[in-house]
Amino acid sequence: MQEEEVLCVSKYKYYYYSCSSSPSMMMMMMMLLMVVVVGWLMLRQWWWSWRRLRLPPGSMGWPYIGETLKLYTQNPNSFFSTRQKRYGEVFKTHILGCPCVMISSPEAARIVLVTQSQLFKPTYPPSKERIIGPEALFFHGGDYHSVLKKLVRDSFLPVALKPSVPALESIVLSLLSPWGSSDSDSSVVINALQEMKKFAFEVAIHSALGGEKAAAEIQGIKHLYHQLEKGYNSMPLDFPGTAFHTAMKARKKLTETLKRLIKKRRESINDSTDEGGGGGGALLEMLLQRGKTNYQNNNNKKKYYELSETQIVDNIIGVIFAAHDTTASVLTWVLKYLHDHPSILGAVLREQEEIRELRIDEGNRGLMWEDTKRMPFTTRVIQETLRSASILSFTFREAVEDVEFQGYVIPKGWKVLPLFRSIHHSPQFYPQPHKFDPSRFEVQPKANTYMPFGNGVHSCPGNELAKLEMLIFLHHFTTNFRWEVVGGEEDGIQYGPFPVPKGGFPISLTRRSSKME
Ligand code: HEM
Repeated sequence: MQEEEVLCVSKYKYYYYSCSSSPSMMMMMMMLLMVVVVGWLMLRQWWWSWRRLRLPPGSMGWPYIGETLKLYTQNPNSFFSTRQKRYGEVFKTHILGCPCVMISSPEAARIVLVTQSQLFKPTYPPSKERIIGPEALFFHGGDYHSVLKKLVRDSFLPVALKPSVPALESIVLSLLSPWGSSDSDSSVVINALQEMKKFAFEVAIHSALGGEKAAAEIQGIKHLYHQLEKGYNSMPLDFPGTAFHTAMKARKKLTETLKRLIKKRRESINDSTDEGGGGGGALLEMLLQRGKTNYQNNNNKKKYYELSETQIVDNIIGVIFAAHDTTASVLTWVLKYLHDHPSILGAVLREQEEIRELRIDEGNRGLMWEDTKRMPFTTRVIQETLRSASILSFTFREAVEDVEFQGYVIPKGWKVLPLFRSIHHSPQFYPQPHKFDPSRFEVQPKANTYMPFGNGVHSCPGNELAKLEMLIFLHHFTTNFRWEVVGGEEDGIQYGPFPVPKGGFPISLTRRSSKME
């Protein structure tokens, strides 16, 4: 063995010396490499043409930048629709340094996300994985993903969310209280997006960690999380002074704090004095108590999982991350659409006033789960907002092998982007797609044409929580406030990181002094 090692070392030395001493040898090796690569590409091309396959039509734009600038500077609707008109429902492009295939038909999206999902894995830039935590469920497939997905989904099912209505309502009320008392007619200016971010973040923290049980640690966790978040969209340069470096340092401290919290909770569970729940929906409780699971995998083999502390931490951070900017952006759009459509706002207000009167008649009680089921019109406003704003225009997958796809080939390693926005804005499925019309949801949308929460194995496990928190917020907000845009009626979109109304929708609020005013 030792002899072999010596031999290897001397062999490398030989190559090293001979290469460095002979540039022509270097050239020859590089040419050989090029011949092999070109040969392999030609062979692959020949194999595809023999099978009558070709790459989808489309333009790859400029070298390296591709069409990235066009995508992020144009209205996303026109970027997708011009290409779709020119090339059809499956077309190639090049964005963020990667060759991509974009797909805009419901059937093709279903193939990628549902029926052939094993051929298309989720894919994220490595820096984002480092910030959120590589064990978070977004980045995985297979058994590990299924176990985690079930735990996360179970903690956000209606039955788990029901007891959390009072806690969510009290988060709403404490957000609204600085915006004016009922006997004051002065107005206050807020930036809707920023306030909705605060609200959705409080809900996310509560749902992930439970309310009172994490009280001692929560301020520290919030502070560290905000530092971490600032690095998410920064350049991934990890040296002192950069936003990314500060975020990674905050992440390390956040991990330590969460691990301490996990230890404490484990001890209280072992003492059996704690039955879990935390006021409903606390994900951490679920991961600790049911993170040790025996389960049957697809091959009907029994497997046993016990989640490690790191796996729990990464998933807590991951869920907080997934839960708040998404919901905050959608809520900001709801406020914008209601402002722009007074008759729709009137109908929402009538529905919410009826519930408020009921609450007052029943001893001025708080909102209950059952009340949120008496809000069909407001629910349709949220559904239409999710369609119209389509804050996740698309998602990313990566072909794990060369995939034959509707007569084309998608080469291994290429990104595949199902275009939710194009499907939601197709006149074929949604007549007059640019019109904000909640009544279209009086009937169920056609299968696979409505995917604001994705589809298939990686679809959103938090959709019920998102809808519940929006309904609770809208009940108190619409019955208490009127709002006007500050600085004129400017339309436009900005990205933060999701598309939101320009400037984050600054509004001036005045208390409603009487009902239906
Ligand atoms: C209106 C707000 C929301 C929208 C529009 C939304 C949308 C989505 C979409 C489209 C996906 C699928 C992404 C893909 O297929 O690549 C997704 C995944 C996910 N969402 Fe949401 N989401 C929202 C709120 C939430 C909330 C409140 C939570 C947490 C409670 C949450 C947790 C997650 C998680 C953990 C995943 C990853 C699931 C997996 O990979 O299996 N989301 N979301």
